[in-house]
Amino acid sequence: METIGVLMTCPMYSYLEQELEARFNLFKLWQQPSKADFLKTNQHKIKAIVGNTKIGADAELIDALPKLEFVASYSVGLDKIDLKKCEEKGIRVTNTPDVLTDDVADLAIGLILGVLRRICACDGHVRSGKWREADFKLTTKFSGKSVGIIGLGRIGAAIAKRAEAFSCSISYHSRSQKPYTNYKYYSNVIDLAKNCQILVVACALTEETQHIINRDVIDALGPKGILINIGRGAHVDEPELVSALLEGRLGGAGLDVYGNEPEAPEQLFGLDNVVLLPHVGSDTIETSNAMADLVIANLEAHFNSKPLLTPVV
Ligand SMILES: O=CC(=O)O
Repeated sequence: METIGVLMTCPMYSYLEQELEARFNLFKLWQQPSKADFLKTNQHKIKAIVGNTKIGADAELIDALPKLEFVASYSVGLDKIDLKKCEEKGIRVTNTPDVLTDDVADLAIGLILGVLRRICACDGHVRSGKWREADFKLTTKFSGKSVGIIGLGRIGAAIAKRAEAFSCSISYHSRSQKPYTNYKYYSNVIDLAKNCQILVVACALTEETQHIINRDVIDALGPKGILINIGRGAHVDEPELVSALLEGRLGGAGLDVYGNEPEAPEQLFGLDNVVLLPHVGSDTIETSNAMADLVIANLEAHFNSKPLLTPVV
């Protein structure tokens, strides 16, 4: 395996980097002074790409590597990989589902509690000494609220299960109704938003789900409604979200993802009904180790002609 060229697109987790380095001929794209020169010189050596949510494998990179057989994403989301091109060229693709479901679902609940109970603002109240002057204002209860989930896949279902433990009623929107659940189904996102108090985006980013949260959905959720996004920034029309929050047309938001990461809208920094996280849904030591192990296991399976563990293409 040491002779097989594997290209990492950007810095990821040091353990993954070490494990790849120990097994393969690892190239680090971000360390190359000229990406174009590097690709020209090494195009015939690279058989696999390891990408993530920042840099995956777009058409340009895939086309630059004539010997490419395999793309392993250190992420569950596949929106940074040109899947169609991979399919056309017979390039296999894997991601890291399941192992990160609990962490992302846990964090979605954390965001809901963070927004409703103003946990970050409460923390600031103690640290700034303001508690000595006054008690913190009253906040909003989570238990028993109605939760709408967009995307009832692995992560959406895990969020629903957790919210049920908070005695919440659950409804959802997805491409089609799921036969295995009694949660109320809405074929239309606006109807879902009208009928829930907390709306959680948990679907994959595709052409159809881009800006699935637009002005109409935000208005349907309303001034007491809360939006939680643990999907992708592009699920939300961000300028619309920002103006709705600034104008008080939306009750609050908990965001782990943004349209232009690592930037987040500065206009929101002063709002205590907004909790902003730096895209850390799956970023625990336990889950990162499991994701890295899965990337390695898929690469080894591919190059040993064994069945892939988590194939996408
Ligand atoms: O955003 C995280 C992932 O797709 O794994």
